[in-house]
Amino acid sequence: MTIELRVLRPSEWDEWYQGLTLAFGGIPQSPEKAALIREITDFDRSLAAWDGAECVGSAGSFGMQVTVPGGGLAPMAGVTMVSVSSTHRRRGVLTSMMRRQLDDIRAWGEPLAVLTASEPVIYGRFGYGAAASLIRADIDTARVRLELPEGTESVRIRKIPAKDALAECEPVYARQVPVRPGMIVRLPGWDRLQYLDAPEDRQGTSHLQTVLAERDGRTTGYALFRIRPGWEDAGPKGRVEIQDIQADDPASYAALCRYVLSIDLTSVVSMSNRPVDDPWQSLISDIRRCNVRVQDSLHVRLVEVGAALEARTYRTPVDVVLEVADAFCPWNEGRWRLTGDAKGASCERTSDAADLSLSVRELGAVYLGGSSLAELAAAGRVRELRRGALAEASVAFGSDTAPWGPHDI
Ligand SMILES: CC(=O)SCCNC(=O)CCNC(=O)[C@H](O)C(C)(C)COP(=O)(O)OP(=O)(O)OC[C@H]1O[C@@H](n2cnc3c(N)ncnc32)[C@H](O)[C@@H]1OP(=O)(O)O
Repeated sequence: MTIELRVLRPSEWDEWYQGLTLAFGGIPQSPEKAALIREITDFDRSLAAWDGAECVGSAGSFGMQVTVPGGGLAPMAGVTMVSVSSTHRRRGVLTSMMRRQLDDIRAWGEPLAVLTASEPVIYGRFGYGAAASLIRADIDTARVRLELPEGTESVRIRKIPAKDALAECEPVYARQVPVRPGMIVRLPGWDRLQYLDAPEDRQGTSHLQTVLAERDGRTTGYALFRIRPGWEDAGPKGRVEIQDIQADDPASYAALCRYVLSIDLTSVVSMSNRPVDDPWQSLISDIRRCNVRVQDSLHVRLVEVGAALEARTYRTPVDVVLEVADAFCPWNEGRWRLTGDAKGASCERTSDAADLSLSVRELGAVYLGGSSLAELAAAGRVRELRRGALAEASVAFGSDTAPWGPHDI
């Protein structure tokens, strides 16, 4: 079998996209969603694998910017649209696409690659580390109370029509981007994707609904959700399925939570993707009634170790020599001296003795401050070679705010 890998041509998009959707189960895609995905596809950064005239693999990426610890933005490749035909699986097609893609990303000068994985087991072998978690929850609204912060009463909640949602909500989202590591600046088109409300995304629920939080006539937050109606003999049992909640301040956030927890004919608020430190958990009277589950969210790959470690800041001063292993991208291998603090950092090659030894995957896992070096050392994945270096670096790499990606890349 000879597989040819090449950059996607516009005339090949239909077949390429059909293969991609089939690999994810083949749910029919609405014309409006397919048209938008086509519009945002970055053809120069999209790869197609061909077995003769048949497209058997896809992998795309987008040139994006991500918030890193310290609040700055770093260039990243947002990796997505990865699939291999079920007739060609486990023959190395994905590996060849990952090889080509990481070489390209390096050539484009992007120090990081970031993705959300269909299965977390897939990408570790290519040097990606699980860098952020998300929580899912089902809040039993009859069994919990909210402890509301001062100022909640001065927030007004207002429903708005779908056509106004993007214009009202995106400025709130943009203000939240610098607040949390992992938040991604939405490219044109990616914003429209959030409000598209395609039929295949509803699956038995209502249309996407939007409410705004307002204070003194200004928009200070929003909630996007769908209602899944449900009935039992004992009465209504609908669910409020949250797509996103963002707010500028605690009172606006609490007012939005109060609203979604009190919609008539519903008894559960279901959250499928929230940060692990999402504040509703501190407002609620009984966390056991919320069935909170944790799952991996963003996976990060340092494409250029030096540039990536210089692109973020460090919570406390740090001066460590890292011995990095990277079998898939050997240009990263060797010793790097990282010096930095809350203002900035430098990371250069060195021949000095190493303080910590780890693979690029562990560096990816701690990059956004979601996992700690100490936690990975306890699992035997980081080795301390100079006494004290682990504690010093572990604290420095941390983040006060948990990293999180608000939606799939
Ligand atoms: C960022 C995103 O887009 S995530 C979406 C990923 N896509 C999907 O999940 C769609 C459905 N799945 C697929 O299309 C394919 O199974 C893929 C893309 C996950 C894997 O493609 P393949 O061409 O089969 O992978 P390839 O043959 O290169 O495998 C490389 C290695 O990864 C392993 N591997 C690949 N996929 C999986 C998996 N799902 N579970 C466990 N191991 C896997 C292989 O066993 C192989 O291991 P080895 O090197 O030790 O032999």
